[in-house]
Amino acid sequence: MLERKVEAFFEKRQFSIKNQGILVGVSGGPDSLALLHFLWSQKDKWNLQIWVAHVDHMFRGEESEEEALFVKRFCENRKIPFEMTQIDIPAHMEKSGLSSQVAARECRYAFFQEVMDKNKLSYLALGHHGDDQIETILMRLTRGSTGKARAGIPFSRKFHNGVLVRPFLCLNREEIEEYCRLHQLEPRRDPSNEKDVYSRNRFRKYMLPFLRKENPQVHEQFQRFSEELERDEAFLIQLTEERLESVITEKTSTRISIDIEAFNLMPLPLQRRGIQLILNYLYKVRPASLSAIHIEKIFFILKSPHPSGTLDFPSGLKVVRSYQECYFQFHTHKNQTSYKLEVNEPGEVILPNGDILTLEILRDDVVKNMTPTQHLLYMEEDVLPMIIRTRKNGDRMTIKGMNGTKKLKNLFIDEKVPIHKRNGWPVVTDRNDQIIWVPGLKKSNLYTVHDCEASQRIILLTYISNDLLGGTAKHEK
Ligand SMILES: Nc1ncnc2c1ncn2[C@@H]1O[C@H](COP(=O)(O)OP(=O)(O)OP(=O)(O)O)[C@@H](O)[C@H]1O
Repeated sequence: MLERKVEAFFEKRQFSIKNQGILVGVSGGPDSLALLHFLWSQKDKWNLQIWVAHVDHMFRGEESEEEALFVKRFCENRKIPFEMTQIDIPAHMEKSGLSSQVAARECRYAFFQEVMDKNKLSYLALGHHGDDQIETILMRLTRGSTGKARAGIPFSRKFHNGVLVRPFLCLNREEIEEYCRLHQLEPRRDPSNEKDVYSRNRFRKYMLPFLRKENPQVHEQFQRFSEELERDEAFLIQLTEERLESVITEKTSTRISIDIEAFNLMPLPLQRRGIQLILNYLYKVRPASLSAIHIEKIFFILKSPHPSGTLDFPSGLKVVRSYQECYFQFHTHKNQTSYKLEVNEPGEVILPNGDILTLEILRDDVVKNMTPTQHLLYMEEDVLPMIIRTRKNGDRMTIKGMNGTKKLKNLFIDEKVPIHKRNGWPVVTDRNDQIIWVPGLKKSNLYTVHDCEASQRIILLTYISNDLLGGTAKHEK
């Protein structure tokens, strides 16, 4: 029985929402609708005051409105107070440069806070479940996340002036669907949940069936892993903070210096977390293009016999080693230096401005929707090694869908690229210095994939930047 499972899940964590006012975020999908129904059916037993918030993200026009009406009616029929808002996420994306998922989440959470404040509620319940947990952890491991992020979705955490809780993390998708059938709930289905273009959907479709076959209760193992890792991480971070105090020799909001000898004496797990803490402190918001290879490079200069070394990080952060001191500092003249780098093989290349170009070799059926920061190319003889460089006098390129060639200078003008950004703007060429791509702006005709057979090898280039291209988010849902 689902009720007993959830109750046991709460008890084991000595967590209770009894006698509380709770806001439930309801999209109208199976997970949050089942959660609302479940909490509502427990409301007398647990003495709960329930509120519902729904956000219409305006992604799907009339269908979105219909979803909102559905949730509203569901609440009215049960006399549950309901609040909703319509937020133009596509407009917010355009303004903020955020991906659709991140922009939607940001707006949703802001609305939840507003409703909680207005009604003096201290709990927020969301419908994430055990299969979401598995997908999240596997996606993050695959992507190379570090630290606490690998623990996936927390069961509870501080949220605004209250607590966010996810009562359904102890259940899998099937159990929730079964609950919906049993109580004749008729949730709305979001068709984008089926699309292979989202990496979460691919994990759901291809990984989960296999794992469930190996162990039908696999979500419980992932949940245990998540909670253990979260606790281990919190402990290690605390140790790291304590040790870092004796390693840091200077600290302002834009600069941190460390003593290398003292740093190298810390145990390795604390060294790794120490670097993360320093970067988190300086960046405030972690840039999307900061990756594991940046961190590896820091270790390289800290352990190197050479007494000096400099690294360029996203958003103009410089990491400089000078004898026994290493400092991390922001500098103002970023993105201006010219450079030329060769890209020979699959992997990531860090550019002098801290941005990253990744090259992957795939088959055509994997990636369908290209963003302006991604490019798909035929894997032909002349293409590798590619060059990524800054502009040169006289640069010209063909443009996908146009005849003739165009001066790069005119492209910058037409695309309204500010003058101060032009000298540092990336240009990708083939081995013969023919321009293939100007990330974020235009793709050329050269090597561009139009249609290709399923087994053909192709190259996927992804340009990951924080400021040059107005903040590109690497990962979708
Ligand atoms: N538009 C929305 N309005 C209110 N709450 C939402 C909305 N979208 C998501 N949520 C809340 O966040 C949780 C996680 O959202 P996510 O998008 O990951 O899942 P989902 O596929 O929308 O889940 P569901 O099956 O409930 O629709 C949902 O279960 C729900 O509690």
